[in-house]
Amino acid sequence: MTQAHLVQRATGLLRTFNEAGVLAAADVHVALRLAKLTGEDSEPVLLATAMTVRAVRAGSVCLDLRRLRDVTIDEESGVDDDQVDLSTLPWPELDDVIAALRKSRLVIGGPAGPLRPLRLVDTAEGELLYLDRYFRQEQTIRHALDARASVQPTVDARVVYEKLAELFVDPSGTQTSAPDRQRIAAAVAATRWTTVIAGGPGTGKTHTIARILALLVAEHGSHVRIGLAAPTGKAAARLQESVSDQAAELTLPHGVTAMTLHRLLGWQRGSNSRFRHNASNRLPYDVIVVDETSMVSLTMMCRLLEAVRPDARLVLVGDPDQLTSVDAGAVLADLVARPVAEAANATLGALVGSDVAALDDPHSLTDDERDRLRGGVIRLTRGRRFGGAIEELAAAVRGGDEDRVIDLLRSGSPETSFHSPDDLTALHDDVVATASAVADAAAVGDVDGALRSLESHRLLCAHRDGPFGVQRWAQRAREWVGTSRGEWLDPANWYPGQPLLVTANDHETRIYNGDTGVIVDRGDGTLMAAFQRGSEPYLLYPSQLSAVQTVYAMTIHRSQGSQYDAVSVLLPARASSLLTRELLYTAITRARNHVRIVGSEEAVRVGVTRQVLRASGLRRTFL
Ligand SMILES: Nc1ncnc2c1ncn2[C@@H]1O[C@H](COP(=O)(O)OP(=O)(O)OP(=O)(O)O)[C@@H](O)[C@H]1O
Repeated sequence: MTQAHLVQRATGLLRTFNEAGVLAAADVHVALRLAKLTGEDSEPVLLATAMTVRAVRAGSVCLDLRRLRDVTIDEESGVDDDQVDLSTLPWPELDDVIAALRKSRLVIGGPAGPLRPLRLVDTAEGELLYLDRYFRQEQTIRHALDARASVQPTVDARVVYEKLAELFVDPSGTQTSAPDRQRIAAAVAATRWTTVIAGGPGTGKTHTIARILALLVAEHGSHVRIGLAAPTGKAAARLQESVSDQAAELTLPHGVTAMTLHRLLGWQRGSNSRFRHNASNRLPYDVIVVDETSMVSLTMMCRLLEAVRPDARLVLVGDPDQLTSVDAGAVLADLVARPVAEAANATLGALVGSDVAALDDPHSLTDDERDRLRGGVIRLTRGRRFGGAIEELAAAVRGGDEDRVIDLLRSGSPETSFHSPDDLTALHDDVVATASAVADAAAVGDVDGALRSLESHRLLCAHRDGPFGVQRWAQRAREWVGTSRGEWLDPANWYPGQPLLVTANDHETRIYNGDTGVIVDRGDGTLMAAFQRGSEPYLLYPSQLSAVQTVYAMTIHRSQGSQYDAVSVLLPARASSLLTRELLYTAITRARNHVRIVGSEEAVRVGVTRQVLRASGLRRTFL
């Protein structure tokens, strides 16, 4: 533990857990401040308070008290996890913690005033402890969803039935055979105010979104007001492109634009949480579709649900198995797993009953999925992009089957490869070949060629810093490329073929955090930065770029929402707590044709086994 992470004022349990590297200084400070404000001095209560702050910092919405001891050393504490055995810490008994919380001023309020910063909630699976703010946000979401599920829109079943038959056809123009989960998704969106569409990459989520819009336009007319949004600018740009590509074929209204969720809600300068659209100034749309919902935090989902009119359709789309939002919450995964109280919808049965009931097909709904469908949740399962070994590998990772993952990696399939950490030849060759192809195209002004080659291979790292972090590996890859080309590639000066990563949104130049591009020579010595925008490249002068990095490697988090022909995933040697099933799944599903894992078998096994367990109450029934 370094001095910077120690809180000198802390005593008792707070001090012990701070010294052990379980609690960070910030966690202890909040607990001490609340103790001072309320006069609370129970050590178990203050420990639980600090652990709740820690849980939120790690992405949970609340602290699952039954899993109080299920913690690891805080990554930034500087404490070596080999040196501390957390089970030997003086953990208070769970019953004592709960009993102390039940009478704590922090939970029930005190004579000093209305301050009641913690909420203790009983659920069938045990007690949850919340910071009040997150409890209220979660309740807003719960109540809004319940209210929206308690009434159904009026449906013109004949129009919807006919339009479904027209929209869901195979290439020969005949209706697709049952079960067609995409058709079910569209029918759900027509018959409910809230629809959740889950699906892995390439399962046709955007394809389905475009058809849902066409269906609703056919039913309600072209004046239907449509709002398309995604949590990041890059994801919004991709959604926009994909819907625009299908607009003519499906006769969608002109000018449907996708934007970031912040923009949809009316982001206001100087306020991070107050939007122009809110409970007293609702969003003007009849249909709102949110893509990449796995990246939406609890707070943003709360703001969205406050602002959506009760009679507006909301379609939430995303991959619940991917990495979650940076801020607290895993709302999409929670919505997919929520208990369902609703009865079956007769109109839905009339529209797609044969799809729902179909048996003996790999894509038939399971009994559990039929239950979830009553709650408006449908998962798309048919991968249309890659198939084969990559899809099997992704499925094995998602299902936590570590033996199968190792077998698939060692199977010798041309789509997967597995290298020990010191076997870097293939990685080196791919990095150099990609960079050379990009540089050759960029040098002669072949913008399309440079952008296309940029997508042929990407090196992904789990960490930002450290020996397996992106900083070190991006530099190493740049040196490999420089050596092979006989040049010193100086990231401080623009050069043709330089791969770029945008690190902040810039609405004026229309480039967004996470966009990747490349420096090209326009043919006359003028250097331009090129980015892909739909089918057209988008060119800017490098001087217009405010926040970019040279990117020979990127973090898996950054790669979310992008795809490459081949992906190399560099895993940390030692099992780091960052290495999780969601991280591996996200990395693997970035690849179209080939996934290379560079790391030890132990690292892969640990990654497959460890899930990001973000505690929340949305999956539970409160008692
Ligand atoms: N029912 C279908 N019939 C024919 N082609 C389809 C169908 N559904 C999807 N596709 C095609 O499969 C590809 C992947 O679909 P789409 O882009 O909609 O998937 P996605 O789930 O949105 O993927 P991602 O989120 O990974 O971008 C696209 O080329 C799309 O046109």
